[in-house]
Amino acid sequence: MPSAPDTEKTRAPEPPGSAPVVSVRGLRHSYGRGPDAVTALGPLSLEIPAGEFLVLVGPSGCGKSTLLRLIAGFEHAAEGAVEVFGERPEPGGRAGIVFQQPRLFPWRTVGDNIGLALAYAGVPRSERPERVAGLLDRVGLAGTAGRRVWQISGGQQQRVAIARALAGGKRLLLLDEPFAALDALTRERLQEDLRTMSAETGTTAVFVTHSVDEAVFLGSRAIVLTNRPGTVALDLPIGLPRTGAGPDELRGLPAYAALRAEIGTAVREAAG
Ligand SMILES: Nc1ncnc2c1ncn2[C@@H]1O[C@H](COP(=O)(O)OP(=O)(O)OP(=O)(O)O)[C@@H](O)[C@H]1O
Repeated sequence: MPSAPDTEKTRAPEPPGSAPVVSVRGLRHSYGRGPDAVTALGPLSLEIPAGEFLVLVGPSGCGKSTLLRLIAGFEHAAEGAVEVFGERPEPGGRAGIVFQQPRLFPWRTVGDNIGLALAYAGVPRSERPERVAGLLDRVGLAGTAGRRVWQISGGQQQRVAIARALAGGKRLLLLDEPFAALDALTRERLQEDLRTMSAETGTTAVFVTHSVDEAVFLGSRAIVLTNRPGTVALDLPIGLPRTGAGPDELRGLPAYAALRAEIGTAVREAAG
């Protein structure tokens, strides 16, 4: 995702040692009540410092999306606490969210879709075109603001969804299997661009995936959750270079293969 004169891009990363962006303490979450209650998650505690790209991996139904929804403020846990930037999270708050489907307004233009998020974030109308252009440039879609959503590909739509999630200077991105519905080549390109963009801007991210390779490629840290109710089975720093190495070079590193093996084993064990 190429560079742009975008105020949201050029901001400095949070200084190391500052308060965690996300703090989860003693969390438990259930759906339903009484004999039909399903305990989805917990007990679970973790902290996500500024600039971390945390990838959540684990067997189907272990509670990955539930954890993301709790961090987004879509759900509130009965037990324990979640804080985002030191506050109880609320929908539409300080996190930008990207789902598996882009969920754009198809009849509107690309620029309007992002402009709506900027309006919601309180950006004055006069500033929006420039901000839209900057955000689109950041996700590799410069010059597409006037196109209708139905005129662009699924991969491009997901890029717009990422730009929209970043609109308004959001410093935390929550992504729930955002590339799962894309073809392999598009998925690889978006992975590479998201990796570069997050490293350049210091954006903190929580990314849910089923793919061990995606976890190693994208993450600065991976957490594997156990089978439901999800608890932390493995919490592993990835430690691969975040900048300066191309995708082939990264995937060729012995450490890359070792991380894939370690996380893959943990996921298989967690699945039971
Ligand atoms: N709204 C709901 N009502 C009742 N049970 C739910 C609800 N949402 C999720 N669950 C249950 O909670 C558990 C965790 O679900 P969640 O979607 O968080 O898992 P996941 O790890 O994201 O799964 P997947 O990888 O398959 O997307 C599952 O057993 C699921 O069936």
